[in-house]
Amino acid sequence: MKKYFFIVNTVAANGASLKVWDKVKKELDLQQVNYRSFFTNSEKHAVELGKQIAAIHEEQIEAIVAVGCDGTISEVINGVCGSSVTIGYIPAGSANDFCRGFHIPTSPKVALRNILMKRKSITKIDVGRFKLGERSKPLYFVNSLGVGFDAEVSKKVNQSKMKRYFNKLKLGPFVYLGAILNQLFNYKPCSMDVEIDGSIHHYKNVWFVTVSNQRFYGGGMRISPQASPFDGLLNVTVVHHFSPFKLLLLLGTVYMGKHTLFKGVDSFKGKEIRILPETKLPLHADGEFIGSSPVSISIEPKKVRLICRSKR
Ligand SMILES: Nc1ncnc2c1ncn2[C@@H]1O[C@H](COP(=O)(O)OP(=O)(O)OP(=O)(O)O)[C@@H](O)[C@H]1O
Repeated sequence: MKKYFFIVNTVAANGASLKVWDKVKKELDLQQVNYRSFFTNSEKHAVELGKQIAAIHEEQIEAIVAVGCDGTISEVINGVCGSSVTIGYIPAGSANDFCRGFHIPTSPKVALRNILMKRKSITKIDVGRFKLGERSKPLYFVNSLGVGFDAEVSKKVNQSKMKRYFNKLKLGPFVYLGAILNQLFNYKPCSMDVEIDGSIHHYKNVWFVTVSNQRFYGGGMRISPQASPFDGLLNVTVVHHFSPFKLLLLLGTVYMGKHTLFKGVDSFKGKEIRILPETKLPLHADGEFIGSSPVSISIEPKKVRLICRSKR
């Protein structure tokens, strides 16, 4: 008989994921669902757990379900990418860009119900694949990958001791705002080449480049309003030649997806992308700092089976 395998991040959203898990467990026991649970004990442990479960138990898997925030589902997908297992997600956090982009309910109870439903909707989703150097092994992102200012902001937020306290008070977005304001006046835009399907675009004064698999990032910002994780394409947004004050204005409009109307915001679609800045710049994948440029990115269409709705 097939089972659900739950991977629970023990520290996501300051441990709120464990409270979510308690409720999920009660419901699973009540409904006499056949399941096993696994708990993370370190960074990136969810990648290993996903990989091992998919390898050892592939025949018995109904679905592998990540319980945590965007970083947790991203790690589980990195672990199982390439296998044929079905993935589910129960959100425990505040940012919820994965839920927004993949039409997954933000309520853990409703998300669980959808996962357990007999006629659940399994959709094959695209994922982004990236390599930091010729010899490095490929990794994957589900939401977006960013180079420059936004990666520097992610790095600062993840290092910030304030994040934990603000998250407790459900004021997590203010930590982002603080880091953004700080970087606005400290970050130095630079020149870079952005290669999209063989065409090279030369830029000066670039603040950041974001490669999106779906529309949202940074806790609800519609950075790439046209992006879809079901179209076999990646969307590239280049923000260049802005003053810090104009960038602040842009941040006010990005929640509505209206920033693309500004001169200095260029949008492209493509399958193979290389980002080559003149100096080493920080990178984030799905909001987690992952290293430095240059980076090569490609789309892996319909790579992962996810319990979600492909349309609203
Ligand atoms: N036991 C653990 N100890 C330390 N880090 C862990 C552990 N388990 C998972 N992690 C790390 O936690 C991060 C998962 O972050 P995730 O986005 O799910 O939560 P979050 O950062 O608290 O969410 P948010 O801030 O969006 O609400 C990953 O970087 C992962 O490697």
